[in-house]
Amino acid sequence: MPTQQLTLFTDSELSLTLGGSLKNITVCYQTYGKLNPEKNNIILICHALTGDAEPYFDDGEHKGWWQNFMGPGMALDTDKYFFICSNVLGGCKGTTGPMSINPDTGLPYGGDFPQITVQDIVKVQKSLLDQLKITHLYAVIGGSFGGMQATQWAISYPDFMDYVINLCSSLYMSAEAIGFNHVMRQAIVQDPNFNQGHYYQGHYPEQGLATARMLGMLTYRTHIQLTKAFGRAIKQEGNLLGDYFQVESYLSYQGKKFLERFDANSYLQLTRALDLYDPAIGYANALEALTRIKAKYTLVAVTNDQLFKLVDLEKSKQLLEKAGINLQYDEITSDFGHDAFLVDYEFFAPKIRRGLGEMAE
Ligand SMILES: CC(=O)SCCNC(=O)CCNC(=O)[C@H](O)C(C)(C)COP(=O)(O)OP(=O)(O)OC[C@H]1O[C@@H](n2cnc3c(N)ncnc32)[C@H](O)[C@@H]1OP(=O)(O)O
Ligand SMILES: N[C@@H](CCO)C(=O)O
Repeated sequence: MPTQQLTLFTDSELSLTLGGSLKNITVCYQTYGKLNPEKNNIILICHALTGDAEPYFDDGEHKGWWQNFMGPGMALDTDKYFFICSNVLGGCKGTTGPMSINPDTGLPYGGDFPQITVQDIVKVQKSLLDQLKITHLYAVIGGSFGGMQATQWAISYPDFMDYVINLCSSLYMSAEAIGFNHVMRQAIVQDPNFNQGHYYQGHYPEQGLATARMLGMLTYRTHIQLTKAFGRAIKQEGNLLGDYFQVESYLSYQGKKFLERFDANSYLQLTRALDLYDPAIGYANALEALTRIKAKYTLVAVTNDQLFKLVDLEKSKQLLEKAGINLQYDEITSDFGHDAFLVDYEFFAPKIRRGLGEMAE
């Protein structure tokens, strides 16, 4: 089924956390499953950095990014729940972002798109649900960047949901993770085609974006998974200045493939929104913000996550405990590291089921 679109903030403007505003915001979304007569089976899915509004589809060529986790009888059970997922503000998969036309100029925003935050993304999601007359959610679930959105939902609208599930995401990006994002952003902004983000009429900063994705991939996986997949195997007709080892060939392939589905300006926007995420924004401190949470909150850490490190998840756990919220904290170990929330269904399924108030493991 094709995705759906709604234009929001037509009569008013969305005031952004960091200043500035946006109007006529188009949101791309998709729904799955059936709404029950009581309208109490709705789950909002918040996607990660490069995700989109379609976690669940299979057209024979492409699959949704949570295809392994959703479906009849799966942990995200389409026979039981009604799911809604939208592309984030600032993205490039149908929702307003830097590629969109600025109504004031008639040209793409490009580098003029105002910096958005997780708080702004969540406000747009809430506006979408208001427009769809959804007044309560059974749950909000997300991994990585999506986990930050799920957390912010619980803070901003504490009476709006019963359960929140945050997979592989801490309450703050670490200095190291911000450092990775910085190097990735620098690869893009230093690309000779970047042109301060106004490249849509010319050549795209492809090399910069591909390089960013390559580095990103290394943080999403683990030493063990890369060793098992590639070890030190050499590519046939390898090039010492380029792809010599298979792992290099894999990364180059992933970088190039990424160009088909992502925009460099959105990458800059969304990685910065990750760095900037702070649950304390709008409150006296993080504790005051977290104390607002009423939903049962599940946090799942991957012990060998290279991006959201265990030590940071543990710090988040402590802060959530201090706030006195109803918390379920779990750890799993997966060769896939950070990307485990996209791949390792068998590890995550029981945690998700329990996080949704279903039977214990
Ligand atoms: C929640 C979110 O929003 S996530 C955002 C959504 N994004 C995505 O779904 C894209 C991100 N995808 C991913 O991160 C991964 O695809 C995962 C984690 C979902 C699955 O990972 P894996 O099953 O290990 O496959 P991965 O995508 O890493 O690699 C396979 C590809 O690499 C290629 N490849 C493997 N080895 C090599 C090599 N040595 N040289 C070149 N290419 C190689 C394969 O041919 C395959 O190509 P294809 O994608 O065209 O079929
Ligand atoms: N593979 C994920 C990692 C970030 O969570 C993505 O591309 O969005």
